[in-house]
Parts: sequence; structure tokens; C-alpha cells
Amino acid sequence: MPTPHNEAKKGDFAKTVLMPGDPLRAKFLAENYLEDVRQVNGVRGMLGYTGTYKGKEVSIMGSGMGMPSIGIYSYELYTNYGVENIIRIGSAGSLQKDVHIRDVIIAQGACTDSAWAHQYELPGTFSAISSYDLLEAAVKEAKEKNIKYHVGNVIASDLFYHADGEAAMSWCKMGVLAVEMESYALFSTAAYLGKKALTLLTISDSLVSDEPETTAEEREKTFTAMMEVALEIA
Ligand SMILES: O=P(O)(O)O[C@H]1O[C@H](CO)[C@@H](O)[C@H]1O
Ligand SMILES: O=c1cc[nH]c(=O)[nH]1
Repeated sequence: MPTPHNEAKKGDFAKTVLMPGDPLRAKFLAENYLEDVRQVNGVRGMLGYTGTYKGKEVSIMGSGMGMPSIGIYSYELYTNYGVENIIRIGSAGSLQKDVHIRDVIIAQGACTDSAWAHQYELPGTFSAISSYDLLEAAVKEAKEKNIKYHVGNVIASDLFYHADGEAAMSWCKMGVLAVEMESYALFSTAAYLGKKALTLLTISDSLVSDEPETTAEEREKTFTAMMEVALEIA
């Protein structure tokens, strides 16, 4: 049952796993929101926890940065541990002037500059989308919590530092809300395996305005609106 990247045993993960890129965000969330919490993975420092939230069993585990990393962890959670739903809770850079620092994005779909979907040998382009019931539940919860949120497309990029500084502007023109680095692989893996996935993002910086960006500590500990939506719908 353990994998090269996960030492958890069968039954250690809940049906729903919340996945921040940063394992320390997983630790923060587990320690501050879960009851009866136990660590289930520590391989490579990719911390994973299972506990209860309002009486419901939930797991939280880091995904690491980028599509190869979330591709490994999500595939193993879905196939080896019987996980049904993965909700990514990440940070992202805004690509639209009306998407501000700390706003929440509920990702309806993800574009990519990666070759991720080539492995499926499709006779065309795969549109990676989130699971509608998770999306609908997140929108309902965000409304109830009076959170400032946007629903739409994101770009999952292989590149954080792009040689072409203007590359993001092409996605901006297509109405894409924000840039991050994992959702295309997550949504595609879920589709391929017949599982469910959603991404919630908090805007940490802007590529289109001079709003001051958030610090690493703020990204780890203060993106709680998004985290609470994810916990409620888990
Ligand atoms: O905050 P996380 O979830 O890691 O998400 C974003 O932050 C990392 C880049 O700084 C990438 O993983 C990107 O997708
Ligand atoms: O600009 C950003 C911010 C967070 N994550 C990214 O991938 N890009």
C-alpha cells in the first residue's frame, strides 16, 4: 500500500483530501482546524494529515509545486488510497485588474502551457475542468460566507520564471483570471481516473497591477477564507 512517495497505510486517508502546494500550509491547517488529527505522511517532508472537521473525516496533504509533483501525489491518492475528491487550495498571481490580492478564485477550468495531456493520445485538445458538484458547493459556501470570489479559467503553467515576460498577457486577453502551476494536471488526472477535483486559489500577487504582494508567511497562515470553504465542502 505505501508508495515511493507516501508511507500512509490503507485507510489512512479520508475520501476527500485538501491539497495546498506548501506542506507547511497543510500543517497549519491540520493543527488549527482539525480534531483528533494524526500525521499520515512525512516522506520527503510532504506532510499529510487526517482528522475530523465538524465531525467529518478530512485529510490534508501538500502537493509540492508544479504538475509533475501534484501529478504523482494525486494519482497515488486516487489509485492507492481510495480518495474520491481532491480540493487544491493554492496561491495564484492575478491576470485581471479586477481580481485583487486576497480575492478567492474558484477554478472552473484550467488552461496549460504543459504537455501533460499528450500522454492520453487524444485526437485533439483536452479541456481540463473542475467537478461541477464541488464547484457548485464551493460557490454556495463562498456566497454564504460573504467572501469576494471569482469563478472562471486559470492557467496552470510549467514556468514560474518565464523567459518571455509578456507571455502571461496572452492568457489575460483570453479572460483567464490567474496563473498557478498545478490545476491542469489535477483536473486531467481526476478525469482520467473517474474521480473529482476542484481548485480554490487565493491571489498572492498581481501580474497586472502594482498591488503589494503577500509574504511567504501570509501565504502559509492567512489564506483562511479559501481554506474554510474547502473544509466546509469536504
Ligand atoms: O501556493 P501553492 O499552492 O504552492 O501554488 C502556487 O505557488 C507556487 C509558486 O510559488 C506554485 O505551486 C503555484 O501554483
Ligand atoms: O504569480 C504567481 C503566484 C503564485 N503562483 C504562481 O504560479 N504564480
